[in-house]
Amino acid sequence: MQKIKVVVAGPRGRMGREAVSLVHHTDHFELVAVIDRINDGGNLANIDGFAGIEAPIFTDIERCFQEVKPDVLIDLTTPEAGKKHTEIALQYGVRPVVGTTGFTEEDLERLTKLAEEKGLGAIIAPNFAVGAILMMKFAQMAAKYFTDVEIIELHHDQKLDAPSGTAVKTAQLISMVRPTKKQGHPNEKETLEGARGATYDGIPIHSVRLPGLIAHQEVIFGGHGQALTIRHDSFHRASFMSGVKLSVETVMNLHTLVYGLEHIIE
Ligand SMILES: NC(=O)c1ccc[n+]([C@@H]2O[C@H](COP(=O)([O-])OP(=O)(O)OC[C@H]3O[C@@H](n4cnc5c(N)ncnc54)[C@H](O)[C@@H]3O)[C@@H](O)[C@H]2O)c1
Ligand SMILES: O=C(O)C1=N[C@H](C(=O)O)CCC1
Repeated sequence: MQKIKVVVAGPRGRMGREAVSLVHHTDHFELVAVIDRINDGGNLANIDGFAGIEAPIFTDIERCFQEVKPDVLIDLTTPEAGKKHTEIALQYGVRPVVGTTGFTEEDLERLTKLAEEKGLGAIIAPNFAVGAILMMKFAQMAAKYFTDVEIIELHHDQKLDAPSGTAVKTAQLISMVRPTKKQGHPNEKETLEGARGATYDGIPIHSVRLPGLIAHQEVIFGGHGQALTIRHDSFHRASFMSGVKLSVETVMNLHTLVYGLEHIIE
């Protein structure tokens, strides 16, 4: 079987380190290069924590794609870099698998159009953890029966974007099955701005940022005399890696952009 040639962008980050290890330890994947902000021309094997993992380092993504011609880019960087990398990957015929969050609906529309023009697969997934995908699916099921819902997402305090991509995705899935409604008392007033959170299609989203956390979310539904809470916790970033592996394998056979792992996990 031919190996899938993979480039990882953001290899020294918390997620990037896990992804490099995943690619290195998967027989049918080959780590052909990494994109970093520093160490251009160096080799990953010489960086702390990567002993024995050989891969050239590029700071210029276009030069990387021209020289190593990878099949797939795994992007785990920042919202700004992730959007740029995804677009460049598609321009160069490289299939992006993007875990980076902070993409807007306009970004997704533009990138979907580009993927379709190029006839290339792309996967952008705000959460690669199978438990988080199930949480979102269960929340969508529950929303048919409970129309009042609030989302509390909790992440580590180094996270750049709020609300989390997962919270927005959850709200999108819920709003597909419930009519738009204004929740809470019609005359409610915030005496401290932001007390009721952000809203997506009338669904309040509350973002907690604390050291010690990784990635957690509660979707709370309220009904007459009852409440239903659906909660998922990622206690380690290894929780995301089976989803990354599945995405790299799947993106090779796609010809459009898929947003969310719920579309590829049966
Ligand atoms: N989809 C998921 O399941 C999932 C899970 C966890 C995190 N995330 C997302 O993944 C992203 C990374 O998270 P993290 O916790 O690893 O962050 P991090 O800050 O630990 O790592 C980001 C890395 O990207 C690098 N980087 C920034 N700009 C770059 C550029 N232009 N070129 C190359 N590298 C660049 C930084 O140097 C850093 O090493 C975030 O957007 C986060 O929200 C997604
Ligand atoms: O660590 C992060 O940052 C995470 N972000 C994702 C999001 O924004 O939904 C979820 C997983 C962890």
